[in-house]
Order: sequence, then C-alpha cells, then structure tokens
Amino acid sequence: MCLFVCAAMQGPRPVVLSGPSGAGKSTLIKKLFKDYENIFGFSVSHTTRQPRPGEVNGKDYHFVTREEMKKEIDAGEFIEHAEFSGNMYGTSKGAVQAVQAKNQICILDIDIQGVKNIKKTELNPIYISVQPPSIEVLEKRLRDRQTETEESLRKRLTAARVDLELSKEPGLFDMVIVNDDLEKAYSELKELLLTEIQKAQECRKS
Ligand SMILES: Nc1nc2c(ncn2[C@@H]2O[C@H](COP(=O)(O)OP(=O)(O)O)[C@@H](O)[C@H]2O)c(=O)[nH]1
Ligand SMILES: Nc1ncnc2c1ncn2[C@@H]1O[C@H](COP(=O)(O)OP(=O)(O)O)[C@@H](O)[C@H]1O
Repeated sequence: MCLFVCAAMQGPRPVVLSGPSGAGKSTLIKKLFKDYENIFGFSVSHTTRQPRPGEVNGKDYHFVTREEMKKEIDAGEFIEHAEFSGNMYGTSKGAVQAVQAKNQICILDIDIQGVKNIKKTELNPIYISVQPPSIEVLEKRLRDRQTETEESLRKRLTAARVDLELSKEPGLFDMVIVNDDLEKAYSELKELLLTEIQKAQECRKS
C-alpha cells in the first residue's frame, strides 16, 4: 500500500537552512544526518572558494573555478547562484535531483540571496533561518572555528548584519531558530521537520 502511496504522492518537501555564516547551519545539518540515516540528503553546492581542511570535494561542495562555474551557469545547469564574501556559490539542478531521486529530504544550505531566488522556482521547500543569539556571539564562534582570515571574517560579519535585517521580512521564512543552546535549537528543528521525516520514513519502509 505504502509503495503505491509513496509513488503516487509528491516526495518529502526540501528544506532550506539559511542564516549568517557561523550561525550553526552545518552543525545542525550534521546532527540530522547522524540521527536519521538515509532520510536526509544534502544538496551539494558548487563554490569557487578554497576548500577548508577536512572538506571533501563532491561531499561538502563541488569546488570549481570561476570559469567552470560561469560556463555551467550559462549552460542553464543551476537553479540559483549568488556571490557571497568574494566567492560564487550555487545550487545545480543535478544536486537537488540526485537527492530527490532517492526520495530523501533534500537539505539546502544557502544564503539569503539564494532564498529569494529559490522562491521564484517550483521547489517549494520549508524555509528556516538559523540565527545567532547576537553578533558578538557570532564573531566569537567564527573566530573559534579558525576557518577565516581577518578579511573574510569582516566580510562575513558585514554580510551577517545584512542577513539579520533582511530576514525580518514577514513571510520570508517559515521559522527562525535562534541557535543559543545547540540541543534546544536542534529540538526545534526536529519538531518542525517531524511531518516530513515521518513521510520519508514511510517511504523507506515500503
Ligand atoms: N545562494 C547560495 N548560497 C550558498 C550556497 N552554498 C552555500 N551557500 C552560502 O554561502 C555562505 C558561505 O558558505 P561557506 O563558505 O561554506 O561558509 P560557512 O557558511 O561559514 O561555513 C553561507 O551563507 C552558505 O549558506 C549555494 O549553493 N547558493
Ligand atoms: N549552539 C552553539 N553553541 C556554541 N557553538 C556552536 C553552536 N552551534 C554551532 N557552534 C559552533 O560555531 C561554529 C559555527 O558553526 P557552523 O555550523 O560551522 O555554522 P554555519 O554552517 O552556519 O556557518 C562551529 O565551530 C560550531 O561548532
């Protein structure tokens, strides 16, 4: 019965996690992947930024040159793309299709420009903004992460202020999660995604 239901209905809705760099999106996503094996799939974006130690090409990002990325954008292979902190980032059609083909909940980690551009598409995701308790806490977390140069840190904090302002637009996000205590933020995220998780679990069982 469920096989029929899963085949007939639309798969689970994708989920967009947005919010300032350093707000905790990757941390929350990693927790979901650890707790719900095979239920979620990550939309692997393209970027022109350099990989950080430990990041894997094709898993965290597709690391490409600006020329390569522009060529693929011109060929119509991207759903959305944006410039962030001096680098290009974008979601390819293939990245989302690869996850949806497996009936998994597709997670997109994208900036606010991406949110606005995805809104113009048919994707129909749940939009979540992950926010830090304050800019001061955000700066401390970004410094402690030790991934940024002083210049890139400044750019990210400037972008963060803009992001927090633009995020106030009514209706832009379905939910804002303030990531103060990590476990509390994670519980709120799970609660919001419960229906989609159950849908995906039903499809797994069949
Ligand atoms: N529009 C858009 N933004 C993206 C995409 N992939 C990542 N981003 C955003 O780019 C910003 C910088 O990402 P990254 O360099 O990985 O830094 P981090 O978020 O601090 O780990 C973050 O706000 C991401 O959400 C994408 O495909 N499209
Ligand atoms: N609730 C939290 N309390 C303290 N540190 C956190 C919390 N959430 C995330 N962090 C840390 O803050 C840094 C930024 O988180 P990260 O997930 O990389 O953010 P993003 O993906 O949004 O850029 C990481 O070093 C992470 O371990």
